[in-house]
Amino acid sequence: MGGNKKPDKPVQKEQGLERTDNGLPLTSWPEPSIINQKNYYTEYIKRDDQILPLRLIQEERRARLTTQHRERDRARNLDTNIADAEEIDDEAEEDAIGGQQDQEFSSGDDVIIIHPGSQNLRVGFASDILPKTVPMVIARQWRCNEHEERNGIVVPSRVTDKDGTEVKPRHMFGDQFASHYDKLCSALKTQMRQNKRKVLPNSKELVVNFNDRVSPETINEHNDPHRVDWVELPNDPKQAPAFICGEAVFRIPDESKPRYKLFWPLRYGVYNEDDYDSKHQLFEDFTTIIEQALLNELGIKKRSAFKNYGCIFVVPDLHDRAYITQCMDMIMRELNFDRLILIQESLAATIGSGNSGGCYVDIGAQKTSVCCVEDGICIPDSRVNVKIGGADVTEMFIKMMLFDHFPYRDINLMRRYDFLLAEELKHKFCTMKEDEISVQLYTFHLRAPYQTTKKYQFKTYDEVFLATQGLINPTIFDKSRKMRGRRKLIDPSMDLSDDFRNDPVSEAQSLIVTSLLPGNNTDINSNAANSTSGTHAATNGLDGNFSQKRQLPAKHAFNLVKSAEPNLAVRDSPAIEGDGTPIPAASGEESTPEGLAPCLRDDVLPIVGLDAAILTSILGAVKQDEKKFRDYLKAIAVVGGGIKTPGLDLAVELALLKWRPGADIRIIPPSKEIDPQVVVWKGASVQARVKTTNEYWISQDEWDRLGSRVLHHKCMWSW
Ligand SMILES: Nc1ncnc2c1ncn2[C@@H]1O[C@H](COP(=O)(O)OP(=O)(O)OP(=O)(O)O)[C@@H](O)[C@H]1O
Repeated sequence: MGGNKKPDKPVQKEQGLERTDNGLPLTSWPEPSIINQKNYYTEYIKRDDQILPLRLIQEERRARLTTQHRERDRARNLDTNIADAEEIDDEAEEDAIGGQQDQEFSSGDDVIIIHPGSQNLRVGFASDILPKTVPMVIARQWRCNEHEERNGIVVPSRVTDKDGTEVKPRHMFGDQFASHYDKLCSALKTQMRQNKRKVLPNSKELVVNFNDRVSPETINEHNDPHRVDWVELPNDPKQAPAFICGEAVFRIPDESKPRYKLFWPLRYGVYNEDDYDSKHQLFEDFTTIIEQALLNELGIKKRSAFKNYGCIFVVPDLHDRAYITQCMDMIMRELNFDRLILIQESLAATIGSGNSGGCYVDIGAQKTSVCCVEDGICIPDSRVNVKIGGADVTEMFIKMMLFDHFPYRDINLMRRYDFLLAEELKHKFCTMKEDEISVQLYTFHLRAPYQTTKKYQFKTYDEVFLATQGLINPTIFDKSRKMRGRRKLIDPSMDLSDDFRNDPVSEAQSLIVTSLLPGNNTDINSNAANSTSGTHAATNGLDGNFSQKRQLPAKHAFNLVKSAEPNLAVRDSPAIEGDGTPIPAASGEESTPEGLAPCLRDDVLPIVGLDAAILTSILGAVKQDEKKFRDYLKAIAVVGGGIKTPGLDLAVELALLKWRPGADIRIIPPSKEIDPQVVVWKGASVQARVKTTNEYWISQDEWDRLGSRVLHHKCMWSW
């Protein structure tokens, strides 16, 4: 039956697709038309710099082999020790084989990964399973400690009035804070009732009355198994170390003789220019902390041994060029590493979580960065960096507790042991789960130097929840110190040819900054509509299409205003110029310097909630592609210490659903086996062992010859 029927043959060709006689194409893959060789041009493997790294590796290996052969011949000629010559022979052979294998896979023993953060520094060999974490701080002998220098004004702001009378907890942080906090408490009550949760009318009074009455219990030293071994310093101040690094810094008594002051060279993800008087001092501290961590934690014996290692250095996605070049100089010149690779945080996070893409949210101590990654590339216009993080939650939690008559009223986050205590309380008790809000009784131990341990009891109610809500709605966070001293010591990077700022820009970040300008209370869509007029486009400092590009179909609309609370960030936190004069608050769009992308403005503090930051980042990544937008919403990966707050994933999801009701939103935390704080480090360590990484190594030779220009060819992103 049908024996002589011929099989279907392609009978027609149409637009490069072969079709059968029933008109259906054999494949849905479009066939590209053949390239016209006459007009074809590629630079692939034509320029020297593209093959230089490979050539350098080969040259180095050849040189090593030649030396080994020479040594072997010398040993044979001398006829002293045949066994020696044979040994050298074996080594050379192993080297040759190893050399071949090196190109495929590196064990990672000779590569060190460095990931500095505002609060923590992570270092380790690429072959290590986990990094070593040390605080990103150095204690230096100083005339007074950090608490005395700042006069302890951070938290609490006023325990006693000028005339010495005690300030009631309600007035400690001013009337604005009090009324804001009251509003938050009553809004939460309403929300809980709506969600059918049990709300007892007198919970707050219960907490306040209990905390008011509590007095601490004294614990004798021999009854305290967790007593702290405070650092003991020699009686003679001249013999005391000039600096101390690592966990020990928190165990130096605040009132030590000689005094030590803690310096944190990185704050809010950038150099801490506020606490330093010279950039030399700042860079020196940054270098010393890293050097000490490598020597003390990785067991490297001396500084001169760094030259035997390669270094992978993790940098923020949206970075200052000045920061990058300084870091590179430190690695190649000061620490004298053999070679270096830079990797962006979000790319490392992607690799560390075992994915190839998604929207990455890294909630650190002082900054939160968001970036969309696609096929191993961080999309430049999706990079967002907002200055909020876990440290704000800690501070807010303590403020709220003090407001509710926390029994340890003298707590001050500028004091070392109080800072650790506050962190511990936050880690243990703060939550983003609404169903966990109830009156709870907790205890903590206060261990201060030269004092007996005190055991306190205290009660909490909604403070444990409300403090964390600042991550979604950051209006309650204190912004007054965040821009202080910015650009006091380090000038922004300028293009030599046209004298314009050449730091990387991102549409998403620009969108956030623009929405925070005073007088700009427009949402993204109306922004987009306005942007067609020349003025707006010009003041954006980007091409005239900037806003049009980000205009999405109406159903994508979301209003940034709610989270951004325009004006607040600028009004509350005047930037301080080098000489200490506040930079006048920006007065609307006119004040945007001509040609400067909004995201480069140093007088606007980029602060919006996590939901707005994530949506703006995705918006920057997808342009007008609705499908991609939906795809990113399904792949929001969270990393960093801040995500350890219980219930954060669900809270972010709910916040996003308010903008996109009914959307399929998935917040993906890292797998349970890995600490979210080390995902980025882990990703960088995996990258170090991948064969293709070889082409990104910057050698000493290249750094000597080209300096930061080498980044044009040796950077994983467009420099
Ligand atoms: N169990 C926990 N619960 C809540 N927060 C936590 C927990 N563990 C750590 N954190 C918070 O994570 C933050 C530190 O995170 P991380 O180490 O990622 O920051 P970083 O990289 O040093 O800072 P940044 O990213 O701002 O430069 C701190 O604020 C810390 O309080």
